Amino acid sequence: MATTHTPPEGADAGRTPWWNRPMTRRQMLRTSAAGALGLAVGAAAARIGWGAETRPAGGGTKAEAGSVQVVPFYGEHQAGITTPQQAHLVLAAYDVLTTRAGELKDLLRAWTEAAARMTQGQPLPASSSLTALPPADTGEALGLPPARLTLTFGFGPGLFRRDGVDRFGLASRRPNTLQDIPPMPREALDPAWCGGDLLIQACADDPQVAFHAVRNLTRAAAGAAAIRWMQRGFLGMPGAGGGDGGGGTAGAAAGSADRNQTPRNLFGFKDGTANRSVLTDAGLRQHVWVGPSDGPAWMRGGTYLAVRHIRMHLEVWDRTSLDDQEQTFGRRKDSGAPFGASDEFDPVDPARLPQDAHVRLARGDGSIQLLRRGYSYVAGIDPKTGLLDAGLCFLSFQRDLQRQFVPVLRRLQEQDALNEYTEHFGSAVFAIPPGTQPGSFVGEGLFGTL
Ligand SMILES: C=CC1=C(C)c2cc3[nH]c(cc4nc(cc5[nH]c(cc1n2)c(C)c5CCC(=O)O)C(CCC(=O)O)=C4C)c(C)c3C=C
Ligand SMILES: [Fe+2]
Repeated sequence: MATTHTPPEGADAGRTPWWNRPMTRRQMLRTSAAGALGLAVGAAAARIGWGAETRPAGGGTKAEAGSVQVVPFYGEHQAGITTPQQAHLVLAAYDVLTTRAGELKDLLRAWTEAAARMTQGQPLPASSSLTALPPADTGEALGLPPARLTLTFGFGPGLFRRDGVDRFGLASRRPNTLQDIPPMPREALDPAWCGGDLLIQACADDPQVAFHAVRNLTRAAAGAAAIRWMQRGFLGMPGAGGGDGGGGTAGAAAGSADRNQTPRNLFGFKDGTANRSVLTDAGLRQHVWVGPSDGPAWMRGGTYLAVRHIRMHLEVWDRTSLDDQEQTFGRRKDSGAPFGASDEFDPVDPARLPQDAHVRLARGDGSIQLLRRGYSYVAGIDPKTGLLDAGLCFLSFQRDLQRQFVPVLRRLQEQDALNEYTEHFGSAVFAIPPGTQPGSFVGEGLFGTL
C-alpha cells in the first residue's frame, strides 16, 4: 500500500533533503525516530585508515599480502556481481512508500553516497555534533575491516507500474524483460517472500559488516521505503576464515589457488562449477551484461537478477542413498566431477546423465548460461513441522530474464529430480543498473529529465 510523504510548508522545503524534514505524526509512528534522522551526506568525517587497497577494474578484488581488501564502489558495472563471492549475504527487498519521483531520487542519491562510504570502510558522517540526537551511524561496524563489502542495488517491476498505477512516470522506461516470473508448476509461493520495488544485496566476509550496511540504508529510507522481505545467507569458504574465496562461483576468475574451491550447498554438493565458463570477458558479454542491442539505454552495462527462495528438505535428503543423491544432480558428491569424468571441471557429457538430472536439465543444449551467486540460509526450525527451515537463496544474474532464466526454471520445475527435495517459496526479479561514477547516483540514467 503506497503511503504519501507530506512535505513541510515553507521556503526551506525545497532545499532540505526529505530525510531531514519533519514528519507527520502518522509517518512518525510508522518509522523510528532514529531512522527519521537518516543520512546527512557530504559532511566531513574521520576516515578510518584501512591501509593499502587493491583495485583491479571490473568490481573484483585481488589478494595482496598485507593489504586490507576493499572492493571499489564506482565503476562500469556495480560490484557484487562478478566480485569473488564473499562469505555472507544480507538481501533486502523494499516497497517504495513515497509517490514522489523527487523523493525516490533523493533516496537513491542518499543510498549511493552512503554505499560509497561504507564499502570503503568509512562510517556515515555526522550531520550534527548534538549528543541529544542519535548518531548518524549506528556504530556496529566501527573498528571492523571493510570485509570486501559490496552493495548492489536493483529496481523491481513495481517501480515502473504497481497495481496498474505509474507512480513515478517511469512505466514507459521499463525494460521488456523485467517482468515477474510466470507461475510455475511446482512452486508454493508466499507473497511475503515475493516481489519488491527496490533491492539491496549486501555481501561481505563479515556478517556484521553486511548487516550494518543494510540497517543503515534502511534507516536512511525511513518514510520513503520499507523492507518487504530480508534474507541472510552464508557460504563455506575454504581456507579463508570467511575470506576472499568463492573460487568456483563468481570467484572463479580471481582468488589464489588454495582458495580456488567451489563452495558446497546444504546438500553437500559443489555448487557454482559451471560459472567458470561465464566468468570470462566473452562469457559476461554474451550472458550477463546488457549490451547496446538490448533493452533501454539506461540499462547498458547493467544486468538482471532473478531471486528464488528455495527451502531444501534436509531430513529427506539425509535419508537418501549416495547413489540417488548423485543421480539427482548428475555429478559426484566428493569431487564434483560430472558422470564419466574425474575432475570437477571436466566437460559434461549429457548422454551419461539421467534424463531428469538437475545438471542435464539446467544445462539444456548449453546455449543458455546464467551467472549464479546464491547463498545457503538456515532459519531455525519450522514451528509447524519441527523440521529444519533451511535452503538456498538462489541468485542469478543474466542479460535477459525471459530468454535465459525463465526457460531454464520451467524445464527444472517440470522435470527436475531435485524437485522431490525442494520447495520454492519466494520469487523476485530486479533490473540491476550499470555502475556509478562519483557525483552520480545508482540508476540515475533511468530518471532522465524527470
Ligand atoms: C532456474 C535456475 C536454477 C535453479 C532454481 C537451481 C536450483 C538449485 N541448484 C542446486 C544445485 C546445483 N546446481 C547446479 C548447476 C546448475 N544449476 C542451474 C540453475 C538452477 N539451479 C544451472 C544453470 C546450473 C549449471 C548447469 C551446467 O551448465 O552445467 C549444480 C552442479 C554444479 C554447478 O555447476 O554449479 C548443483 C550442485 C540446488 C541445490 C538448487 C535448489 C535448491
Ligand atoms: Fe542448480
